[in-house]
Amino acid sequence: MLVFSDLEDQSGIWKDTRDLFSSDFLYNSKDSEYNDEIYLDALDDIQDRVWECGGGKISAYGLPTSRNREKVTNVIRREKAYNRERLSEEVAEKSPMLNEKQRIVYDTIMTYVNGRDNNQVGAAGSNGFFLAAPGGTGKSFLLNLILDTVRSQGRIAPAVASLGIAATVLHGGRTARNMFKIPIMEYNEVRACSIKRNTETAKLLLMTTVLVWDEVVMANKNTLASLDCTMRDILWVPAFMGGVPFVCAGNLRQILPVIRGGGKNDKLIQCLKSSWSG
Ligand SMILES: Nc1ncnc2c1ncn2[C@@H]1O[C@H](COP(=O)(O)OP(=O)(O)OP(=O)(O)O)[C@@H](O)[C@H]1O
Repeated sequence: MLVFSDLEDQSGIWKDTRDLFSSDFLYNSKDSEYNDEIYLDALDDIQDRVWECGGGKISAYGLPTSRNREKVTNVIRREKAYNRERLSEEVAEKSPMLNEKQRIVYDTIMTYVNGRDNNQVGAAGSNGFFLAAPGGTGKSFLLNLILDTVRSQGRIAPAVASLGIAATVLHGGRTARNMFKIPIMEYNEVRACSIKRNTETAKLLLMTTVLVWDEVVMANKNTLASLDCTMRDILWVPAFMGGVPFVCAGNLRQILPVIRGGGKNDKLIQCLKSSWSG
């Protein structure tokens, strides 16, 4: 809204809503009340997002100046900023709530993730997990518990979803396109993501313990292929997603990818289920 809309009285809006904008940072901090540091964290986050969508300094839009940082979207800082104590409490509270099937999935994935050394391929079994289940059966609940568990151990677990609204349900979720700079591709085209070596995002992928993608069925299969070939390239490992444990979830009975001007066949061809091999 700051970049693309003509908002009036941005500084007034910030004053009225800054607690709402900063609530995640308060939750993840050791403080119990809002303070200037928490507001600065929120302003840094807003600044990162404004830069991501091509805007300038937020002070130019009438918001208070954020910290005087370089123009870097520091994805690693964001992924490491979780309050491990609070996450451990959350895991201790939510873990006993898993039902029998969720427990089997959680244990299988966590055993795989914990059983392999960070950033090394070699644990037995496939590193790809696909939770296919009807809506409302607790897929996101389970993904969030996996994310909280891994992050409470101080390890990195980026979480993405195919659409913005789905990303809001995931803890620390972002859209896959935004996180991995997945290019807009023609029908049946696969191009690598715009992630250069030595960038923050490339370093993040090298540090990743587990990668989570919710509502994956809504994504065109080319976007997953794009991420797959990028991960293989950046990690220099010729295995699926560069060997990084990849957990995705979706419901094949829900919304298939949208193909502009396409018919049912096109949707089925571009769906994850008729995906690539290798
Ligand atoms: N084991 C559980 N204990 C308590 N609540 C749960 C449990 N599993 C899921 N829920 C709750 O059930 C609701 C639906 O779960 P969730 O959103 O994870 O389902 P979903 O399979 O991801 O649905 P959709 O595919 O429609 O996104 C949520 O409110 C979630 O908190």
